[in-house]
Amino acid sequence: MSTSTTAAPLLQADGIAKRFGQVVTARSVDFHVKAGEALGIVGPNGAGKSTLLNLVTGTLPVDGGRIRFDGEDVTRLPAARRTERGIGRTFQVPRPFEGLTVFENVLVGASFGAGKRGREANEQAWEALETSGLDHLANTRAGSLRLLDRKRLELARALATQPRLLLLDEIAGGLTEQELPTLIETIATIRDRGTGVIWIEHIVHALLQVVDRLMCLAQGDVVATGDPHEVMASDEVAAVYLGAVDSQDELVAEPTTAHTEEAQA
Ligand SMILES: Nc1ncnc2c1ncn2[C@@H]1O[C@H](COP(=O)(O)OP(=O)(O)OP(=O)(O)O)[C@@H](O)[C@H]1O
Repeated sequence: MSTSTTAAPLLQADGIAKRFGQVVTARSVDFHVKAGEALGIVGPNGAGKSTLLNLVTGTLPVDGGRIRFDGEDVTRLPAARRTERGIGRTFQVPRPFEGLTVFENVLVGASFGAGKRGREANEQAWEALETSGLDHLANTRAGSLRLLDRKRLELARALATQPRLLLLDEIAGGLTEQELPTLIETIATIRDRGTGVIWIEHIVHALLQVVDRLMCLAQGDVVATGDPHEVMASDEVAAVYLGAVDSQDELVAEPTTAHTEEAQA
């Protein structure tokens, strides 16, 4: 658990708005994260979760609202400048440089993300590899890694930029139940060292083992936010997920109905 949750927010996002044509991915979203705190984000597919991360990193511009990082207004700051300030991220689909070794991949993060050179970049890359539990595979070609190690590499590449805020986009996706505990432990360690973490994840039980607060998004609106277990138990969140299940059921139900009518005819 975080030890510094009474501190001022590291990241403060107010009234964040974003739309793609008719699709509203953020209506007026407020959230914050403190140093040493982990915020989880859940919500059905298409809720706007990844887009929200892209707005925080600066990969996409906001349509409205304000983002402050460590007291500075970064709303209009280019993505590279935000990385330099200490906002790092992993991507939903890891895309390492397949032909480079694991170490070389992480060195790229230390060099271009954190702006380190020479020995300092090397040390930073090693530290990121050790934290991610990937140091034993430093000389392996990234293209030959299994999924868990690709995820670890994704994490190490982000850590090599020395983030004070780490954004994780479905880092546990696709992993087996046996593979989850070490990854969960690693994320908790990073948080406990004082890094702010925002973690988007569909594997809710993994999320609940780490996050201090949870926010549920649906169609660009915050449905609930607060204590993780209370949020997951709330009627509002149940309705959102039930809605998603209902619409899937409808899709499944159509052919069944048609089949029954056919049989009766
Ligand atoms: N660059 C873009 N251009 C147009 N529409 C986009 C773009 N990025 C996202 N969208 C749309 O915005 C909506 C929200 O997408 P987003 O990826 O943020 O959702 P999500 O909550 O992360 O979903 P998932 O859990 O499936 O990853 C979707 O309808 C998506 O198609």
